[in-house]
Amino acid sequence: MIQTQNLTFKYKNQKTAIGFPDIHLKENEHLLILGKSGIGKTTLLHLLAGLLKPETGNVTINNTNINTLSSSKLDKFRGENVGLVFQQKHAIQSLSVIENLQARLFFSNKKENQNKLNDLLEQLNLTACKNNKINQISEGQLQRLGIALSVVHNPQVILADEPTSSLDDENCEAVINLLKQQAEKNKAHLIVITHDQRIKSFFENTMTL
Ligand SMILES: Nc1ncnc2c1ncn2[C@@H]1O[C@H](COP(=O)(O)OP(=O)(O)OP(=O)(O)O)[C@@H](O)[C@H]1O
Repeated sequence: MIQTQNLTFKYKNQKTAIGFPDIHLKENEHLLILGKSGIGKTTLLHLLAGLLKPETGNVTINNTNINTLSSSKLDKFRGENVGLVFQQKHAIQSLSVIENLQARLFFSNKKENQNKLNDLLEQLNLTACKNNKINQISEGQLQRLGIALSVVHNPQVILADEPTSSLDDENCEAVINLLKQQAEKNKAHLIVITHDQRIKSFFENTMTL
């Protein structure tokens, strides 16, 4: 379950706070958040991940009000329960594909299971390049690694920031299907923010900011 109440946020140089509609997702529900540039989509995603602290309101993930946690407990909670797919790809260049996934598990305090790792690599079509360093993989492989990194630790919530904005129609559909498949496999909520209208039809729940 993920729920927000009366969320607002104000950057230091802003006069008025940005307000956000309440979110209430029950088990196995996903959400697409749409909105024009500058409206506050990334800000909302960062509030949901606990990367920003709201001016008012709170975010509850599976009965934990994340805004009551100390910063070290919040870091731990995020590491264990949240998977983030960023626009910029965040992989450690000096490590191989598989080593990046192993490092993600290590930092999430989750045990490594070789069979599960191999399954994930297989599902995301990364087996052939699993021992390649990051500068030896293609853009598409790097994007799929971004998805693998966001789900390898079985998070309860997967948050994706504009995962399809630079993709053609075919890859756009493939990426959304991969995210949904991974969310369903992990029984996780998937929340995608975007201004890409093409992905509207893939979601039952949509919210426009
Ligand atoms: N670090 C910051 N400091 C001050 N203002 C910011 C900061 N980040 C964003 N803003 C402002 O807050 C508002 C919301 O920004 P946000 O990045 O959440 O929008 P967005 O909907 O994700 O935009 P886009 O679709 O262009 O990425 C914008 O007016 C932006 O200029």
